[in-house]
Amino acid sequence: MVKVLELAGVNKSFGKFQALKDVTFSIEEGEVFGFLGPNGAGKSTAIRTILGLLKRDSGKIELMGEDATSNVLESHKKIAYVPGDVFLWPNLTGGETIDLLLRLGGHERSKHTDELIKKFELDPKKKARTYSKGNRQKVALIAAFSADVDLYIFDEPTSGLDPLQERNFQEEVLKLKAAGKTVLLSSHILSEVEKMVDRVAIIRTGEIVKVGALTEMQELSAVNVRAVITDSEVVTGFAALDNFTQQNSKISFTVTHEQLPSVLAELAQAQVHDVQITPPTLEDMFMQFYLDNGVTANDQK
Ligand SMILES: Nc1ncnc2c1ncn2[C@@H]1O[C@H](COP(=O)(O)OP(=O)(O)OP(=O)(O)O)[C@@H](O)[C@H]1O
Repeated sequence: MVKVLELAGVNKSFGKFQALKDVTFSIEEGEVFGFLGPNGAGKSTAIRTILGLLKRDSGKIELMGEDATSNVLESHKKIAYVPGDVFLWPNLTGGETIDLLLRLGGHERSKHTDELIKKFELDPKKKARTYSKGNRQKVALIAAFSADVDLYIFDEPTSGLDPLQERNFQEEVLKLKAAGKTVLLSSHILSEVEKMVDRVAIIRTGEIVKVGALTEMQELSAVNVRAVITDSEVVTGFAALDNFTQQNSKISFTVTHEQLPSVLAELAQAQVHDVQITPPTLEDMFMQFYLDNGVTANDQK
């Protein structure tokens, strides 16, 4: 397997504040890799360090087996990058900007570019200064999806997009995945990326707390169960479960994947009207990792 990107022991400080602490992970060819963490965790700093826009203090960053930052111009030809906040040249139109972004990376406008402009419903004739945040984001996304590169990096890519465009974005990422391309997707919202990613790294306060397959991580964490029952006497059987709450006939609690079958059997006896089982959120997963490490959530705040 080809390692497209490898970070090992990367540190970065802003003055006395250490924003990245020994950050280590790698992404293999063909993977869609989620880079997850709450606001301020260090995702953008890590990405900007990978791109050589910020200088790391120490550690290794390799792109396709070579130092990613010794020749930034060459590296940038291998990467398509969409930042969270896209700034464009105000006097160029969207169409001109897409052409320029493509040429800067050594790429050409193609039929696919025009298809993407249609798909994302961008008016390419308008000047960039008139675009909303979402439209500026679309311009950068269209240029990125038009480019044929080794690594696509999207930093909080859907923060300015409406649900329809968010779905278009997901479709295009899944197309890249089907074509064997490699993608790094950062987000602070697990549900935004979970349909696309294979593996994830979770970062908090500049430290990678976990790297692994998303499905494995979700299996380690508790699932949330909400149910509406008729036989409230049976409730006593559930009251001992974690995070149990009750409001009249509505109960909710969390259980592990192993507990789930027996709990569902008990719920069936309590004549369930409605049951909702939701997979763990990013925050649930954080909590689990901290509890596993004997640290309380409050210690982390
Ligand atoms: N140029 C800078 N100078 C000083 N501190 C910075 C600088 N850039 C980032 N930071 C700090 O580094 C930490 C990580 O910020 P970063 O933007 O990487 O987080 P993030 O995970 O991308 O979060 P968000 O989703 O909010 O963008 C934050 O505490 C931020 O205030």
